Amino acid sequence: MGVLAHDEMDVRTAGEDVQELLRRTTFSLTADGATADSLYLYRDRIPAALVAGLSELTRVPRSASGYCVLKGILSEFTGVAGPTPQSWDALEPGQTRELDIAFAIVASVTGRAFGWKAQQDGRLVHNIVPSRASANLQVGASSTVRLEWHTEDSYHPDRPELLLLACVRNPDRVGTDVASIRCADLTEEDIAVLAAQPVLLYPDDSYAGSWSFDGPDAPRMRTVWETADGLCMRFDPPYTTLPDGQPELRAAWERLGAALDRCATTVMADPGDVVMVNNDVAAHARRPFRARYDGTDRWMKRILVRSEWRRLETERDEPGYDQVQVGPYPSLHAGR
Ligand SMILES: O=C(O)CCC(=O)C(=O)O
Ligand SMILES: [Fe+2]
Repeated sequence: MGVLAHDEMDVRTAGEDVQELLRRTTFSLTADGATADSLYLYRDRIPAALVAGLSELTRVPRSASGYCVLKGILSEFTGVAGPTPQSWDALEPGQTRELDIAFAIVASVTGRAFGWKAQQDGRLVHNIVPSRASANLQVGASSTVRLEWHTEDSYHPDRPELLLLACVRNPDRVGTDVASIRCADLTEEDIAVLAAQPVLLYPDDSYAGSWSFDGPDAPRMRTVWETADGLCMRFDPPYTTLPDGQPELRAAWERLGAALDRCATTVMADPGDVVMVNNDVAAHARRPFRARYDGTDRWMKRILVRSEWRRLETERDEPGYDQVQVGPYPSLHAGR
């Protein structure tokens, strides 16, 4: 990995009024029986002033870096999260109910939040914690291996445009690496090859057992494409098959990985921070770390969000390995 310095850090802090409204709304929704997964049924109970305050704060990161940090936005809720579970589903009932609701409110202002039926039981809020069974895999629950560059759910045409990661605890200060296609130093020739010659992306190991190949005639996927506001990317090397007999594609695709290494930033999230990644612009990765499995491990929460479609029309024909979404739920923000 190359130099990690960056000059375009986009850190946003909510005003005390927004924090207080988020706190009050979350506790009142909890008292009325809401959960993150049923939040969409309670949308009338979310004050317009909270939506307005969060809307400004959560505008899509359009900077070349492709990410921003909402500093401490959930810190009221992370202090009481309890021990880190040893797998995504090993929480006590209601253990992080308030935190999940508050995070779902923030996410639902950015766009249409959703889950995948075949991933973490279709839940809206994912738990990203190290688990023994996944320690060596290329999934969020790994620890002993580097989690390689990927844009989230690259295999699917309806993948999230936004990825929100909330830090519950991070005692060993393990960052999330982020690298933008708009900062990558690729040649015009490499970009042209990656835009023209498609590859085959397939679902990652967190979808194990829920899919089979779409068939030999299924559409292949383009790695980069141009939009009105700049270049976009779809990239997941561990879950990609490159076509035979296209050495120039392989070379450009490998140079993309190296270019992302060179322009990477490590985003260090503290408890209560939310990292918002523009999933069409930036890939993310994570270095290996030591898991203890004793309730003190690093713990992130994750919500996937649909936003503005800025993708190739040809993507709409992809079958997406028959993966089914839960939601997307309506956005709390009328324009998103
Ligand atoms: O743990 C992290 O920082 C990121 C893991 C990841 O790739 C994800 O949750 O999508
Ligand atoms: Fe990821």
